[in-house]
Amino acid sequence: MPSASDVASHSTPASCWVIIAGNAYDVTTFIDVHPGGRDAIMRYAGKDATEDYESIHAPSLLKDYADKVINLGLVEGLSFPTQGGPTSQHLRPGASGSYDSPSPIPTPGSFLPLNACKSLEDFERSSQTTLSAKAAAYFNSGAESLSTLHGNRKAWANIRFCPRVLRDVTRVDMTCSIMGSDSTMPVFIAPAAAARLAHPDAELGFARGAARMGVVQCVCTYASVKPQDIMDCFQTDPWKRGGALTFQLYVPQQKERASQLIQMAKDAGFRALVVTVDSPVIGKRDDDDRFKALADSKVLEQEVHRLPPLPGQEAETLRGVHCPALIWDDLHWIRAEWGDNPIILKGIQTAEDALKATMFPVDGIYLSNHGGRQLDYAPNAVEVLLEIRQKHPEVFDKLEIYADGGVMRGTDVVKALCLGARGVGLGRGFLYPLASHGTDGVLRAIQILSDEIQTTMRLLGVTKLSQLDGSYITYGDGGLSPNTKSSQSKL
Ligand code: HEM
Ligand SMILES: Cc1cc2nc3c(=O)[nH]c(=O)nc-3n(C[C@H](O)[C@H](O)[C@H](O)COP(=O)(O)O)c2cc1C
Repeated sequence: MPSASDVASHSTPASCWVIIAGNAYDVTTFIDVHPGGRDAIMRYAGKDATEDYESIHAPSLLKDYADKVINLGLVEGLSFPTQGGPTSQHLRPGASGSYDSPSPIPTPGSFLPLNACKSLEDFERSSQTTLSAKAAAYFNSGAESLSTLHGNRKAWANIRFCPRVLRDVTRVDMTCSIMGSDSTMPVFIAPAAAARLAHPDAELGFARGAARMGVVQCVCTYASVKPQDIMDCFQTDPWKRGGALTFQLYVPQQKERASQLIQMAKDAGFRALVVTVDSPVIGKRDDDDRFKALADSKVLEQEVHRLPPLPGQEAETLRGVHCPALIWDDLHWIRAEWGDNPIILKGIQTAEDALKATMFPVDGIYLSNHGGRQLDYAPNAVEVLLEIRQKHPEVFDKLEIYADGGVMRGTDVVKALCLGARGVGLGRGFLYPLASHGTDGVLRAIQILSDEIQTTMRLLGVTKLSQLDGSYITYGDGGLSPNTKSSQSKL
């Protein structure tokens, strides 16, 4: 049985041990292949990494990597925290971190009680007082100059409505099908990693929201709760009234791991596979990287004499988490492994790729620039929807089209539908309510969006989603090209 001082004596890259949940692990051969980067582990070399590890990773992950992360057994005389409990990472209302929020978008405000949160922006401001400094850096950050991050929000504001009056709008129906499952509204919870960083309810808060409000949640590869536990929580929720869970797949560097993930998702009963294709490498997020660098200053002191890799030769390790060799033809084996349930490609960013997707065995595409976190100056979903309408309108009839990025209001959702999207995902729009109020925040956020979408529909003079088309909006000075909204569905 190793002691804490045994662990402390293994604190260099040549021999690195860490403690997680009371067990010592030898991670020496894992440091250089750790998907979250070398420094993330070296920060805890010889120390207890439980709090940071559990805020980001599902506990089962360590077993999956047993060949590289070697369990040396329980550490002598150590009492350890239970996974899932609140930690100092989750600062309570009013106790904001000492590090200023790096992204200019969220303005730190005061903590707002649940009943005072009237919009998703209220949750956003409130959450900046409850997020730890580390979590704020992770959730708020975007790629490089933040141009795409800011552009996402502005894009929706550039669209104006053309409302019709004197129509009977007593009853409004928002029900629809999202990725093959019934949904009470055209909104779903986008995949966002490491939700435990936001709140101890983590992805379970989203699962309860999906089950109780009848919407779809997309669970991500890097969920901080085991996917099977999220599914169990969803299915056994005592207040469940509908909803469905889909699984977001990042194809890992070793493709065989993708097969294991697909099999797990099938066995657990996820209804659709959302394959993220915009991340052959992780985007360069300066605010997040800077925050980590400040936390890593001790690690850097130890390694200051190492020469940086030669330009061009760092490619294998630089930002490498996913399979950079994934190509269109891989969709055939992914389809063969997954079976007949819907496959959606997440991260399509041009009309050209939207058209190409119609030639592969997928059911839908999901227009997304990853919340401005991947390629800086990437187009936003509004621009891509307009480009598809202009260049390849037939795509709307062949594939279901989903969209996300900067959506914070029901009006944004309705605008996306007028442009031809079937449903709209929210990443931060649900992360912030979770961070601010846990499960209750997620429920309230869904309720707010429902109210906003119905109000917008009534004020536009429509009562069914199928009535929304290009005639209800204008974009810029030129107006829109003729309505080409999908008339038939593949799902
Ligand atoms: C062995 C103990 C481990 C420790 C101490 C550890 C620690 C960390 C920390 C602190 C981060 C946050 C990044 C940062 O702040 O710089 C991180 C990120 C990450 N870790 Fe680990 N980790 C461990 C094992 C694993 C394993 C087995 C995997 C398997 C896939 C993994 C996958 C990831 C990924 C994908 C991220 C990036 C998450 C994101 O940015 O979305 N880690 N890790
Ligand atoms: C903190 C955070 C983590 C994310 N993690 C993932 C992920 O693991 N997989 C993925 O496909 N997309 C991920 N995304 C992107 C979201 O699925 C979605 O595309 C994006 O958040 C939409 O933009 P919005 O945050 O402005 O709504 C993440 C986004 C955020 C903000």
